[in-house]
Order: sequence, then C-alpha cells, then structure tokens
Amino acid sequence: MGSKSTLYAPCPPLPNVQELVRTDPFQVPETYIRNEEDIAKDADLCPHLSSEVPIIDFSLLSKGHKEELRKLDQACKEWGFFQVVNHGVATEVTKGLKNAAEKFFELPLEDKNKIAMPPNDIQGYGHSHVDHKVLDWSDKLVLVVYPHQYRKPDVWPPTPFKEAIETYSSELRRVGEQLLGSLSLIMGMEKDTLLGLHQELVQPLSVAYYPQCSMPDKALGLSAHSDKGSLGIVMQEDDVTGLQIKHRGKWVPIEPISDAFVVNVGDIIEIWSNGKYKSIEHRVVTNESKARISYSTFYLPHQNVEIEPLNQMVLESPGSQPLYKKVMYGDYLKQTKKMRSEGKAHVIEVAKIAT
Ligand SMILES: O=C(O)CCC(=O)C(=O)O
Ligand SMILES: [Fe+2]
Repeated sequence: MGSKSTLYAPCPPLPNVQELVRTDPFQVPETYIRNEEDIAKDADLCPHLSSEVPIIDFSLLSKGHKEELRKLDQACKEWGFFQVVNHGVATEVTKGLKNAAEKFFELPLEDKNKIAMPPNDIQGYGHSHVDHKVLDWSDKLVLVVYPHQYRKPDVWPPTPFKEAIETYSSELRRVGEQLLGSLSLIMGMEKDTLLGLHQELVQPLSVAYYPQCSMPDKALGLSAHSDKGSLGIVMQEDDVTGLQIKHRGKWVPIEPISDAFVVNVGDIIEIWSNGKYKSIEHRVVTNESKARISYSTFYLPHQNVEIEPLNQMVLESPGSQPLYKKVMYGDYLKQTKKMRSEGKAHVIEVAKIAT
C-alpha cells in the first residue's frame, strides 16, 4: 500500500451538470466559478467582429476554385477559424443527429449513465477527469468513431442515436478529407499529402450539452483551449450562440449560420505549416436561459506519427527556420495533457522552439 495506491486511486466522478441545474437552477458550485482576474479579462469581448469571420463555399473549394482556395489560405492565416457552407451533408443527416441527441439528453440520468465514461477513460458519457482547473459547465458524450477498431461498443448509445452518429460521422469523414485536400493544395503539395501524413485518420465525435447557467459571466461551458488534432469541425445549433474565438487579443463570438459548419485549424496543422496557419484559442460561454448542444468532430493522426514542420513550409517562412521541434503525436498528447497551463500555452511549451 502507501503513496502509490493513493496516487492511482480512481478519481471520484465529477457531478453531472444537467442534473445540478435540474435539481436547483440557481446553484453554481464554487468549483465552476472562474477567478476574478479571468472574469475581468472578458471586457475584451468584440461581438461586432463576428460578421468578419470568413465564410467559405465548400462546393467551390472541392472543385479547386482559385478564389475559394485563396480565401481558405487567408482564413487559416488570419483567423484559424471559418464557417463552411454548401458542404453537401443533407439536412436529414444533420437533423437526424440533432433530434437523436436532444432525446438522449432528455433521458433520466440513470439511463444516460448506462453508457457512462469509465474512470480514466475518454470515451462515453460524462467528463474526462481534470484535477487542476475550474470545471466546465457541460456534460459530454465522446466517442472515437473511426477507425472502427477504436470503437468501444459498451459506451455507444442504442439505436436510433447510434445510427445517426454513424451516418453523420461517415459524411463528416468525406468533408474532413476534402478539407485536408484543399489545405494540402494551399500548402503547395499534392491533394492527398496531408491525409497520408496522418497514417491513420482518427475521428472522434464529442456531443456536448451545455445547460443553462444562472451565472453566465462566472462559469464557462468550456474553458479556453486550442484543439490538439489537425482539424476540427463543429456543428452548432441555430438559436444559441456560445462559441467564442480569440482574435487579435479579443473574444469574438461565432454566430451560428443555418446549415453551416465551423471549421478550425488544430495544433498539428499549425506545426506542419511552421506557424503559417494558426490553431486559435477558443471557449464556450454559458447562457442564462437556454441550453446549447454542439457536435464536434476532430481529426487526428496516428499516435506514432512524428510531427514536425514540413520542408516547403519552413523554406517559405521568414528566416527559413523550423519554429517547432519534432514530436511524436502520442507524446504530444501525453505531455500536453499533464500540463496545468490554460489556453494554448501547451503548444508553445511542448513543441515551439524558443526564439
Ligand atoms: O461546443 C463548441 O462549440 C466547441 C467545442 C470545442 O471547442 C471542443 O470540444 O474542443
Ligand atoms: Fe475546441
């Protein structure tokens, strides 16, 4: 016995936030309240810049239209975020997922907990454990959908939610691969290069439920972070704004556009592009009167892939020097997970070369 067993004792599960609100809509436990300093920084909110977040026509992009590719390059350089329209995913598919998810979150907790995330795991319904920061005002269902062999059938919901996830994710695989193709082109490579560099395109889906919150300025639905994969695609609901991105030191809300997806550059594209394309900090704020559900698809490389700035991106950058060290993707994930830093300081600490 002794210290080792204490260290590895399973962490107690975090509270279910939806249930907290159901039992008392006005309670916000201390563990969710941000520190004063952080809250004071919210004066940097800039809603009027929302209309400037780039919008890209996916169907033109897929056909290789020069102007759309130029817009993509600009969006990834200046914003790290953009919305895509005309993505070709049928409304029945997106609606199908939204309807099924809404029904799932309405179930009693004991039913939802039939697919609870086991301790020390990242798949299933609940929260992956965090021991170092203010808690997020949300519950999540996280599933690795592709490749098939990473699936954990015990934490998948039953039909019809299961089918809706399958259908949506297979469509999103096509959209993600196509976007990686367009990114390869604007990085001066063959269309299939970035996809190939993943060795295996790992694709998790995170369905997040952000309950209403009686203290929206004190608790965040999701604290500031950057995504650790190559790309992320978020489907938002039409009627609740929550996602905000850091643009030139200010928080800019991403206003939902009906039938659009929000796409963002992750840390790995930032490293591959030697910092030309930016993995931007983002967060989700809470809403006093409405719950919000979001659907985030992530694309990640195989954990044994060595990530480093690509040659031609180094050559075209000022000074022609790599700005990031070589790091194995699995190690990158492990190291960044251990870190207590907020936001995207982990990219700097783990991969960036001091200049
Ligand atoms: O809920 C959202 O809009 C964004 C979620 C997100 O950024 C994430 O899960 O990494
Ligand atoms: Fe994110």
